[in-house]
Amino acid sequence: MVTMNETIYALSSGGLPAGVAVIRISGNLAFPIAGSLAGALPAPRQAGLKTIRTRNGLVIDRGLVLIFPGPASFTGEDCVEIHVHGGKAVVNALLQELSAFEHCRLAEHGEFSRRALENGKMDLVEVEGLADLISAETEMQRRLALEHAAGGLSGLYNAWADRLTRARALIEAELDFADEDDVPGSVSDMVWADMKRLRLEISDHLAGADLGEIIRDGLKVVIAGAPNAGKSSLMNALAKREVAIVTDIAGTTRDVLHIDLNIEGYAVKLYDTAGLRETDEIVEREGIRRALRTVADADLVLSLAEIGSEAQRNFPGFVGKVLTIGTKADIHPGETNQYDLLISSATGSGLAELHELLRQDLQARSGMLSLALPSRLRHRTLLGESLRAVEAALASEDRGLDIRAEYLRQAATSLGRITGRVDVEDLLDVIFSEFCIGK
Ligand SMILES: Nc1nc2c(c(=O)[nH]1)N(C=O)[C@@H](CNc1ccc(C(=O)N[C@@H](CCC(=O)O)C(=O)O)cc1)CN2
Ligand SMILES: Nc1nc2c(ncn2[C@@H]2O[C@H](COP(=O)(O)OP(=O)(O)OP(=O)(O)O)[C@@H](O)[C@H]2O)c(=O)[nH]1
Repeated sequence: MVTMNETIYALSSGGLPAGVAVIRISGNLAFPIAGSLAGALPAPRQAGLKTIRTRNGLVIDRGLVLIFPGPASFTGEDCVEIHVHGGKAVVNALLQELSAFEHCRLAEHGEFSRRALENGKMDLVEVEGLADLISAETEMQRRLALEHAAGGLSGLYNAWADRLTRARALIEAELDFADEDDVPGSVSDMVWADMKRLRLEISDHLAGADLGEIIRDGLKVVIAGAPNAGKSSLMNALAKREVAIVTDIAGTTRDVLHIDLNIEGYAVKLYDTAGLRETDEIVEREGIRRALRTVADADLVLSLAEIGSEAQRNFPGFVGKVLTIGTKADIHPGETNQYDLLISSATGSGLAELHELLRQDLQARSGMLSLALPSRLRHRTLLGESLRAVEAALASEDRGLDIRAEYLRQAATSLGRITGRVDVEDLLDVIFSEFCIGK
């Protein structure tokens, strides 16, 4: 029996007006609905120029129609694309007309991708990659997302899960033969040698998670230092606009502000924070508390001090790199090697060097050539679980083979949760809510 699902539609292209707008339809009724709107449909996957009409015969527009018979389509269902002129009234008229068909409704966020997932066209990591690809703003975000969307990570995790399954099968076989005399002990040796290699591969891969998260979410660079050190002025100079309020009153900045920079294709999130000092003023104290929390979460701290005063080198809860920067070089001429760098936000001196230091820092972090890197906390957590289970299996030599095999099963299950091979129903709503309508 063919089950009747709802046919969904949405404007898949961006804001209107635009040159062309793409309306996508997916589901059992996609072809009959398209036929009713456009008359005879073109051959599969070939664009046909058609007059699009309402059921009352009113012409909506002339546009290109494409049909993609399932399962060889993006969603795995019958899909139709109608490319019309991207005017608001044109698109509204077409969406209005679509809404009048029975069993046909507007798609929810990410619903096309959700159907692709449910029909086995994509797995969870690929779907996440697709969401990241759509929101990518820098070149490295794009490359990382494409690697994930195209199955780079999934292939790795599936191959690992298959190795774990094979290892378990060999152990099961050994258990079955255990009461016979000539047990091939070498099988077991082979299994554990491979599991040792796997442990190394997973832990090497996990070591790339820091970089993956930095590429996806941006390098968090926090400007910190005493009041009036020139933090907000540096932020504005790098943003090339007046993001933060600058005054000569110490303690001006209270909230944490941030801007996005693109340094050689890497996303950098630059934070301006309240000046650090002892104070009884309640609002300023809260600002300082937020500043310290932001610093603790940083990837890199720019510790600013007006030339002549000491730049703070240690921050509570922060273990990463601190760059010390002497500020207001225009009014403090002369050399000093007390700081890593001298700048003047007023004249712009030293800003190119700062940019270069950030670039070098990013380059030093991105030693790896492959972009098959975990990029979400979800990946990191599940990989950690999998690694610990492999470790437990390797470490329980004195225990029964059945227990060791159970650890390997757990390791494969954790990997399966990453790709969605294993139950992930609870996760789907969270993941798809990130999507735009029409994807
Ligand atoms: N007009 C248009 N452009 C688009 C998309 C789209 O849906 N429509 N895409 C949407 O994301 C992306 C392209 N991705 C696509 C992925 C799979 C299939 C597809 O039909 N897959 C079938 C057949 C594969 C084949 O013949 O090679 C399949 O996987 O079975 C189409 C587009 C980007 N550009
Ligand atoms: N001459 C000179 N003055 C600067 C420079 N950078 C900042 N100043 C001045 O120093 C004062 C404080 O600058 P801000 O950028 O507000 O300093 P801040 O560190 O953000 O200060 P708080 O918000 O109080 O923590 C202002 O009067 C700025 O005009 C610079 O490069 N040269």
